[in-house]
Amino acid sequence: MKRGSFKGDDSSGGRAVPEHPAGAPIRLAVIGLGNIARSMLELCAREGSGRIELTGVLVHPPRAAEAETWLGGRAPVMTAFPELLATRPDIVAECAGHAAVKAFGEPVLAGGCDLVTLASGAFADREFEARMRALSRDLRRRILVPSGAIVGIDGLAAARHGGLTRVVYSGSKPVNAWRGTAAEKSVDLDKLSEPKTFFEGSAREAASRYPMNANVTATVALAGIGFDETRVRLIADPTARGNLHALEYEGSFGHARIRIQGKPSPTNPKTSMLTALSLWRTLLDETGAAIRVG
Ligand SMILES: NC(=O)C1=CN([C@@H]2O[C@H](COP(=O)(O)OP(=O)(O)OC[C@H]3O[C@@H](n4cnc5c(N)ncnc54)[C@H](O)[C@@H]3O)[C@@H](O)[C@H]2O)C=CC1
Ligand SMILES: O=C([O-])CC(=O)C(=O)O
Repeated sequence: MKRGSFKGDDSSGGRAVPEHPAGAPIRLAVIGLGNIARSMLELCAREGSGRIELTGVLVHPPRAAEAETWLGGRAPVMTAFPELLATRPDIVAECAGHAAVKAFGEPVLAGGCDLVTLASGAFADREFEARMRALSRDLRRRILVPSGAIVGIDGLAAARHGGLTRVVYSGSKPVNAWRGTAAEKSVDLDKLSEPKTFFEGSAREAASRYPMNANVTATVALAGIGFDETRVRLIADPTARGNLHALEYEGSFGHARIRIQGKPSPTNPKTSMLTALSLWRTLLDETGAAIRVG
């Protein structure tokens, strides 16, 4: 297993890194126990037997008792990050958002673990991205970003190698998904009677301003032509029934136009259901269960 890169980068420095023993379960630690983590852990309980060994789950101290009840003994609950690292996971799944990846991303890599994160928008911060890339390269620990709520990332990442000329993303969500976000400064959500574009700009601005709703723009940027070249539109739609992600990209390969109508998660209207499924798929791939024939 090659280590030390954002998924897709080639930065193996040639140093020896202990390999994960073939066939041994992956030791997984989780940060946060909200909507994504719980959905992923439910899948893990159904499909992860013999493949994934849960070493611990980090929660805020006031949530520890409820977390223990929910987990029912499947994994120890921790309230301090060093305790989580002490369980010696191979990989840490960050499921808690931008502040958590910024607080724990570097210590995770420094602690000898790979990191998988859906809070990809945190990398819109240039200095943080540079530090994480350098650490990943130097320590040969990987930072994996699942495709999350969007589809078409595989094609975009492939098309990049032939040269991309244009990447445009448009994200439309029901009004409820934008409550408690910076969108409320641009639009009166309660008075909307038709779809309203309240943001147009770069993926860098979108991912920074909307940390709970626009990580997909960062994932698109990382896979494609970067944070500043990726164009973004964000829309609040009072008539929408789900989260519509539209992605268009053009390059030497041709032209792709992709749309996904995602259902919001039952416990968090900001987050599409596909997000946790894609995290689980990424973790399964780590166990060697990639989609393959033979
Ligand atoms: N890449 C993508 O396609 C997507 C990415 N996301 C990202 O995933 C994040 C999580 O989404 P959900 O699970 O739906 O949110 P959520 O709000 O349901 O769960 C987050 C949980 O993390 C916990 N948490 C936060 N900081 C923590 C810390 N320092 N230590 C321990 N626990 C902590 C919170 O208490 C909460 O329970 C979002 O904030 C967003 O950044 C969300 C949707 C799509
Ligand atoms: O789940 C979604 O639809 C997208 C999302 O919240 C994000 O990109 O942060």
